[in-house]
Amino acid sequence: MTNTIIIVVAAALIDSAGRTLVQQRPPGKAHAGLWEFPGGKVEPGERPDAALARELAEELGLFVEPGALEPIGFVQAGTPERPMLLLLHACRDWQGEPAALEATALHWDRPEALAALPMPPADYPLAAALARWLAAGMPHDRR
Ligand SMILES: Nc1nc2c([nH]c(=O)n2[C@@H]2O[C@H](COP(=O)(O)OP(=O)(O)OP(=O)(O)O)[C@@H](O)[C@H]2O)c(=O)[nH]1
Repeated sequence: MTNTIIIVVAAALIDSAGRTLVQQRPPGKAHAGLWEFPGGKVEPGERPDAALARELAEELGLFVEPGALEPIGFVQAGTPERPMLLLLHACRDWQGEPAALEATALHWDRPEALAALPMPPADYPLAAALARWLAAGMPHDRR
């Protein structure tokens, strides 16, 4: 029997200075102490964009419209026994001030600088995709 793929949604919140928010995973969890994009697993029957809006509310206390989440890229992760697919979205519009409700700490950094942080393995290609995506210009940046 094959294992069901776990879908994980994650967000690159981008501020007006072009920096992205990462959070540090708390002790006692997989990847404890590593820096990750806010997000989490999609629950059965849940839309991925709604799942990410829910996670951003739970983890950071933010209100985000699912329509404000723009797909950037994806990466396969996990193990053969526990395969995962991580879907990274950009978000520039949110309401509220990010608070570390579940993480140990929050950190804003330039996307190109994220790779210098200790992150889960899947996050390095996601950070690279984010940097490329921003360098290419988001559709509403094009004039
Ligand atoms: N939110 C998030 N999760 C990530 C990232 N990179 C990455 O490998 N993951 C993994 O994707 C899964 C996300 O699920 P979760 O946030 O609900 O994790 P959790 O610790 O509550 O659940 P778990 O302990 O069952 O894994 C975790 O296994 C986490 O390690 C990332 O950038 N953001």
